[in-house]
Amino acid sequence: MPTTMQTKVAIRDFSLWFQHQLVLDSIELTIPPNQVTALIGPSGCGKSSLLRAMNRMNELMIDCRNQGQVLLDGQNIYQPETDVARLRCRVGMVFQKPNPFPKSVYDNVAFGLRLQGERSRRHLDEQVESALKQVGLWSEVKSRLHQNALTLSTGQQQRLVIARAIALQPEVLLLDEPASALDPISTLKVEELIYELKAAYTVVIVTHNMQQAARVSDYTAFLNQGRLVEWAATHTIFTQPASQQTEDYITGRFG
Ligand SMILES: Nc1ncnc2c1ncn2[C@@H]1O[C@H](COP(=O)(O)OP(=O)(O)OP(=O)(O)O)[C@@H](O)[C@H]1O
Repeated sequence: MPTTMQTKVAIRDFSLWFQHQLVLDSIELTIPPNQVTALIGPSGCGKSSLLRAMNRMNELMIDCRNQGQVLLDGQNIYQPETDVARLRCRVGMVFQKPNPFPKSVYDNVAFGLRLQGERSRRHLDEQVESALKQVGLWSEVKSRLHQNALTLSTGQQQRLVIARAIALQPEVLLLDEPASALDPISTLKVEELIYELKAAYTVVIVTHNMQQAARVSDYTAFLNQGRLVEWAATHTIFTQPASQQTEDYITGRFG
């Protein structure tokens, strides 16, 4: 990696345990700003745990302990004075299965803004429209903003929850297998969206799909059994991996 590389999130000697199980082992990873970084590796290798380490979501699980640092713009998010609610606004997250609230399309996108105290209807309208436009959903839903979000298709629901996350203007967007529950057309739309989002956000995506990692990401990190085996520009990982383990994984020999 170039030593001059810019850093949005720096993971430094970070380890994580669930009960007595070491799930992440001394991870060192740099996430550059306004790029898409993909986390790949076999099931159970720790991808989601590493993603959740970036906005302290693991600590919602019982009996979880960590060591080391995750620096966001140089500040360790694990220091005791961190405002965790504010951190999770700065570092938003979207999960595998679309999880809109059983509220209207509009209220889903406005939800976090209202929680933050936004009361002006005009501002809310502008921000809801802007977030829905950014995810390419505005033309599809503008006439049904007050319908229940659960009436949207699964693909539309996933773009809606991405809109809900970006309405809060996060700096980093964590996507945990965001397209795995979607049909091929919706997957393509979400992939195109991810590619566009990096202009405004730093994106980290967990995916099982090698083609997807190759299509959407600029950098790829390969994990195996809680260790970071290697990370590099996506093109390098897929054409000249440094490690035999990476090569075996991306060519389908295991995982
Ligand atoms: N809440 C939890 N409590 C206890 N162990 C957990 C918890 N969540 C994950 N683990 C364990 O941590 C390890 C890493 O899990 P993680 O979900 O991060 O892997 P992953 O690479 O994302 O897997 P997958 O690709 O199957 O989603 C696994 O052994 C898993 O069983």
